[in-house]
Amino acid sequence: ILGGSEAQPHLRPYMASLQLDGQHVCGGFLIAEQWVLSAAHCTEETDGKVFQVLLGAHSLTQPEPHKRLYRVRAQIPHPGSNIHNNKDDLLLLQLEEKAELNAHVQVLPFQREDRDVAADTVCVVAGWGTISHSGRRPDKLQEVERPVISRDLCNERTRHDHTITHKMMCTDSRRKDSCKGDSGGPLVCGGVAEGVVTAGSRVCGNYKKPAIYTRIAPYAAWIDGVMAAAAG
Ligand SMILES: CC(C)CC(=O)Nc1cccc(-c2cccc(CN)c2)c1
Repeated sequence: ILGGSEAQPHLRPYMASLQLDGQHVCGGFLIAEQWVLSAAHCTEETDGKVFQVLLGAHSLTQPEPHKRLYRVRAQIPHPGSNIHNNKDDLLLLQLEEKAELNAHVQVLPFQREDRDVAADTVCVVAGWGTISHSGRRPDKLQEVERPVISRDLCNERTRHDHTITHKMMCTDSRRKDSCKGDSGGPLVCGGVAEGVVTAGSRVCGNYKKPAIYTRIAPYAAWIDGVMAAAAG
């Protein structure tokens, strides 16, 4: 997160850190007791390894009550996701067991009504992604408020040049922005997850490259289907 600030500890108890060998790779969030939603492109550099999911954390390194690392039983990328574009950039992770819910570990509801969030709506994005252009990584969860911008503005030739589909949304990225390692985290508007951070042009803090999020509502049926099928 560029230009943000340290989050209030455990006020975002749905936040997950997707880790490999104890290293934070991407964000995610708890959508059900045994399920975390994140971004498919986070598996790009994992060489087939399976993530572990850290829940209940504020600091990535310090011992904290209710902080716990969960094994992942299954990682399910959306079938339409691919490395060439940001389409269908969602990843569902089934935890080995149900997460123990408490003050520090809670589910975040996601938007199920497929209607665009109005431009200028101020939403919040949080994560343990880089906090400087030099790539400095934070120990504690960061957050930043960002206004939604219209798809038409985001699709202008000098911005994302008509690549933003109706299943994506954008926020202004002037100075304050999501960045590397924030992928997979939720864009929260009015207490509901409306989008999932995607890397987009892999540029941060440049107003000519607004932040891109995968809208969740268009994928509600896919999410429900995967969870129902795995429940058996
Ligand atoms: C395997 C993955 C971690 C590779 C990856 O995602 N790289 C990467 C590099 C630079 C910026 C970003 C990035 C992420 C989220 C939002 C934004 C821009 N708002 C950029 C992402």
